[in-house]
Amino acid sequence: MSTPNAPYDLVVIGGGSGGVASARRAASYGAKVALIESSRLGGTCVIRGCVPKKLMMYAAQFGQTLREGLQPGWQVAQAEFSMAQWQEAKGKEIDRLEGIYARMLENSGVETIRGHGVIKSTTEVQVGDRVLNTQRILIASGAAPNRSAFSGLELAATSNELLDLSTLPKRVGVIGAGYIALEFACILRGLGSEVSVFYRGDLPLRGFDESIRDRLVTAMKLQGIQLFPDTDFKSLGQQGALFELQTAAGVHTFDFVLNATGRSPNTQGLGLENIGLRTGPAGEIEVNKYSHTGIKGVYAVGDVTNRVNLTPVAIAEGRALAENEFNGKNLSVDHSSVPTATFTSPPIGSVGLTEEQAAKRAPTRVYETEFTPMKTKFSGGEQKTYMKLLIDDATDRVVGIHMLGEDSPEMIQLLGVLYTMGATKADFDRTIAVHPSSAEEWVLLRELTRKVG
Ligand SMILES: Cc1cc2nc3c(=O)[nH]c(=O)nc-3n(C[C@H](O)[C@H](O)[C@H](O)COP(=O)(O)OP(=O)(O)OC[C@H]3O[C@@H](n4cnc5c(N)ncnc54)[C@H](O)[C@@H]3O)c2cc1C
Ligand SMILES: NC(=O)c1ccc[n+]([C@@H]2O[C@H](COP(=O)([O-])OP(=O)(O)OC[C@H]3O[C@@H](n4cnc5c(N)ncnc54)[C@H](O)[C@@H]3O)[C@@H](O)[C@H]2O)c1
Repeated sequence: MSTPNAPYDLVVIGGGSGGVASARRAASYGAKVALIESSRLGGTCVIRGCVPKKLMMYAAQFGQTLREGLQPGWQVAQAEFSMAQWQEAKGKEIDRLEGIYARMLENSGVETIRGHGVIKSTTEVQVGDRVLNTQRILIASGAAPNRSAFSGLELAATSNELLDLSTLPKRVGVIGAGYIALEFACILRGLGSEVSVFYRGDLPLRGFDESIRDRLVTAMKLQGIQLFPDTDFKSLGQQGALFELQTAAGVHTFDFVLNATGRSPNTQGLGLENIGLRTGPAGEIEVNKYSHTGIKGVYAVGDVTNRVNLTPVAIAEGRALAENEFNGKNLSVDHSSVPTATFTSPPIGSVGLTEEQAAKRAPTRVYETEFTPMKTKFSGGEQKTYMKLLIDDATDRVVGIHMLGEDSPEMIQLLGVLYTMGATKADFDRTIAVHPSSAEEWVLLRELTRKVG
């Protein structure tokens, strides 16, 4: 067990997903651990990311079902959404979760210190007027929204402020077409706002499978979201309460503008210069597969390393580091087999290669299906579900799975297990269907759609 006056075995800077996971795992092996957090425990995911976003998504889905998805027989006289009431409930839930984080750290024996951590040397971290001596430093300081992609963009709200709104804006302009832009565009539309999305490329969600990107465009238009691809941004201005977005094509006026042009690693004011640690091209802390920075005893995990910026990845990186340092393991995280979900409407689930990547790699069989789910059809809806399975022709192994449709985040978690295990198309084919379900389509994909590569 640790002794009170000895140096720390590990000082963690940042109490978000990666930092908390690493600190707790290290302490479980008897390490003396301190965790420094300058804001709220839980970090981006719990306080201003995944969790409040998903709570807002539930509210939006409910609104959408009331408007468009009522099952035959139901009559709903009057339904109203109060953003203020939602905000109050959300605030309580986040407070509750933060409390759980604080207790979990305490119960694990991690010392939590409130304040801004500054690295003074490879063995010293300052917080307030305390200097902590330590054998190892873990930087898990996360990332923050970019604010200056073009002139005036700093006037716009980011996801941080959007999640704290107490009134629903009527006309919303969204800038960007990544995860955050598209999730919030669908959420705000679901709640009842008029939403316009502006982006530079021809399709949203760069990096995703093209069949999904195409169909997401159709789905968003079906909900009444206006899309402005190939936008040449000029500036954002403000006239009283209204925002004016100037693009090469003209001026658009909104009550609220969401800047979703990406996030950058939090490295300012960390004292990296004190240990000669330079950042990479995107401002990230560069690390090897074991999250080592190259400076002895200094490590980094999560968004600050800008590898795959997702909560479960930050957690896995943080835990692997603790296992290696305090439990004699030699673990690293495989960033190529991370399943991911985008909580748009409908949501997306993906794991493995896109069709474009698979075609470049080797001959690939493509199996697709597209259908209107029973529930949607019966309620008079039009939204289709789309599924794609990519199979390496030589080995029969599944190399990519992509879905746009209800429940895809839930399905992709389990499909991710199959992908990680190295399942083959024959494994899918010999699995009996669950009927009636949408998921059964995964094991009923008999006909080859095309061959690529
Ligand atoms: C709107 C939004 C929605 C998201 N939705 C999802 C999702 O659905 N699924 C998913 O997997 N991921 C999602 N993400 C991404 C996910 O939140 C991040 O990948 C994850 O939180 C990264 O964890 P982290 O530990 O690296 O950093 P963070 O969780 O950001 O934690 C870093 C912590 O360090 C603290 N800190 C920074 N500098 C210092 C310092 N010098 N001293 C002390 N403390 C410091 C910060 O206050 C912060 O609490 C979302 C992100 C956003 C913004
Ligand atoms: N469901 C999830 O898992 C989830 C949800 C939200 C966020 N996240 C994580 O958070 C990360 C950050 O999300 P994000 O949406 O902020 O970033 P992103 O990188 O996914 O998207 C940024 C968008 O901004 C655009 N952009 C960048 N620079 C621009 C400029 N100068 N002018 C105009 N447009 C510009 C890009 O083209 C892109 O469309 C994601 O990569 C993801 O890892 C995950």
